[in-house]
Amino acid sequence: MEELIIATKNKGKMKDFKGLFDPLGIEVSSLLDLSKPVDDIEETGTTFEENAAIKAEAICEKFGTPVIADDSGIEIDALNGAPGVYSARYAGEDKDDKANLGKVLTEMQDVSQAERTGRFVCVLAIAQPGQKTIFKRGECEGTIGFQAIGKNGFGYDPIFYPTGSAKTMAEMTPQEKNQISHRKKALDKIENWVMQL
Ligand SMILES: O=c1[nH]c(=O)c2ncn([C@@H]3O[C@H](COP(=O)(O)OP(=O)(O)OP(=O)(O)O)[C@@H](O)[C@H]3O)c2[nH]1
Ligand SMILES: [Mg+2]
Repeated sequence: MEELIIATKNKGKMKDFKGLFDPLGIEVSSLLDLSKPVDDIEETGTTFEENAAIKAEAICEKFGTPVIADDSGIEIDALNGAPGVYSARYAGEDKDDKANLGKVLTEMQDVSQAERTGRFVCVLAIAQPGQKTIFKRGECEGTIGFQAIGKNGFGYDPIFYPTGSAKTMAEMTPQEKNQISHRKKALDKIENWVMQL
């Protein structure tokens, strides 16, 4: 397999995936790279697995090829696991990364350092014509900062300190993020499958 469709329209995720698949010699296309425009897929699930399946299966059916979808988000313990599956739309349907992160910082302003734990979660769904969808999960534990720091990455990266790191994920280089991220951990679990394509 030289080219694989990732059922996403998120440019930040896609940048991560390009860096992760490059060493495997696999070229990946997002839904924004395809010649035919693809309608937005409604994410009606309440779990990462359900939403990842909805995206992967819809695109697999449309194109008749194997497809990977990523459903991901940040779970914050002091917010009882929110934003979770609603991470992209936490501050509203227009999916504004800055507004989402601002909402979290406001909700967390009185939470002490010790209570600021959380994790990034990534569930990858692999859909193949005529086969059962496969799921793999990767998690990256860390703490939530008091302010946004760093220009790299996307989403909540500027407020997330992976455990053991003095830098936020947005201060890391793309290569550094891709060594430890939730996306990398999930992808490691499907590498054998991907190489067989
Ligand atoms: O700082 C971050 N670094 C990451 O590495 C990361 N991974 C996920 N997220 C957050 O979780 C949402 C996913 O929601 P999501 O899986 O529905 O994707 P999405 O709607 O953005 O795009 P699509 O793939 O569905 O087209 C994203 O928008 C982000 O807010 C991240 N934030
Ligand atoms: Mg989405």
